[in-house]
Amino acid sequence: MSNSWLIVNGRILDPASGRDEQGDLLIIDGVFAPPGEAVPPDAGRIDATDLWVTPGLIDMHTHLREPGWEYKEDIRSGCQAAAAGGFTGVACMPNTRPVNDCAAITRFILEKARVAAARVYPIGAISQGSRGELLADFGELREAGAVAVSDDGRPVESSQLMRRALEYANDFELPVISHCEDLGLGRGAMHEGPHATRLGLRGIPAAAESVMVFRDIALAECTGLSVHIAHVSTAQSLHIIRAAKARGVRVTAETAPHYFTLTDEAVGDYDTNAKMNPPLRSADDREAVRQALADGTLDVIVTDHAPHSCLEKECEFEKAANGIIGLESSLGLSLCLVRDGLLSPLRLIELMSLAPARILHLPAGTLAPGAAADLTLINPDLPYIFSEGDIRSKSRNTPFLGRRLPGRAVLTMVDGRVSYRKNLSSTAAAPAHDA
Ligand SMILES: NC(=O)N[C@@H](CC(=O)O)C(=O)O
Repeated sequence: MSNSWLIVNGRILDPASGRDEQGDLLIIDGVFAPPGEAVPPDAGRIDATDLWVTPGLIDMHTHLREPGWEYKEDIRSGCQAAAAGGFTGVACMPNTRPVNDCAAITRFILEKARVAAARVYPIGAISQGSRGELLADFGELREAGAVAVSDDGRPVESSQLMRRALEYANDFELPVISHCEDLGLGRGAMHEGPHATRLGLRGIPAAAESVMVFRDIALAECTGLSVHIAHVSTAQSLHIIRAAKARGVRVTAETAPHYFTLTDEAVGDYDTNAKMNPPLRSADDREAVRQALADGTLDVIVTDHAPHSCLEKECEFEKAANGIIGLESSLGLSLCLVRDGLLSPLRLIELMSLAPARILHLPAGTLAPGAAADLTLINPDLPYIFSEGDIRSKSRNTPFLGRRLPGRAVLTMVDGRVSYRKNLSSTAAAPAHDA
């Protein structure tokens, strides 16, 4: 099949060049063509009237679960979920079984991903087995194709080990992604506050996150090196990050749609689909996350796609696994921020494509001539009810089923090959509660 395309009459959004204009985009042999290039006779034609034409979305925080937890997700199903959500690339966290702390596992993931519907960028572990004792071999991980290191799912408790990780990773130009959690303070099931009290659940204070955010920023500052803070959920963390950025510390940070959409109230009557780590926070925290996306304190929207089977979720709240799926709902929930006037379309695409590509040093996130044609066509105004039929993941653990979302990806392309196309006749358009 040809992988040359002429996409006509779309709203072209390319944050790398600041371009936001109506126009056409030509792809020749899987690569974006320069302006004025002749259209090849075998090029397919796509009418993008009323659609956004954007660089392919990139999720820098996905759990693909393979190797080891294939009953929750595998590389194939996770990448299908990614394509359906408009993502052309996903960076997968190393908390698999075994942990991705060596070249063999990184290579295994990349080998499996060769036939998947999205590009896969493996993230290696900071410490061997993510046990927080000895550093993993970053040189070997980098050589095998890892794009960053993280012990996500667990904090690096030792400040000394974290300092060494920043220094060692810098030698290999590997970004360090930090899961910020003080385990002593973090022994609870949900956010500490009135809702936890009402439910009789032990709470996790906002400080469980922010004290470690402060530590990692202090380490970045004392070494002059960079650190990326994963899944930020609290106003206090954002104050710390904002102040650090203002004095020139090399810190970047991400959040996920559940933190700007929901609060701890969503736990309701012990709903385990509202249980994740970090937990859903207060209304003030949610507002702070929204403002931080608008003012640049937060750099990236990630999904933190964390699939779990019903076995791990249909149990007592305290015993239930942390995490929710997110690849298929992330764009729709993020489009709410544009609908609400908080973000421009260009800023949204920066948060979901260009910024993660830059932080991970990926040759992606742009529509520039010569770049591989990874692209997403988005209908920002196609309200629908998020339902099971929209899910490609093996798991169903999401609190967003039944929610009305304002728009979605209608076509995803990797290297000029269509990885997902929405059959619009099956789109449910029904009233329900707004996101
Ligand atoms: N984010 C989550 O709630 N869960 C993550 C791990 C983690 O970061 O705790 C998972 O892998 O399930």
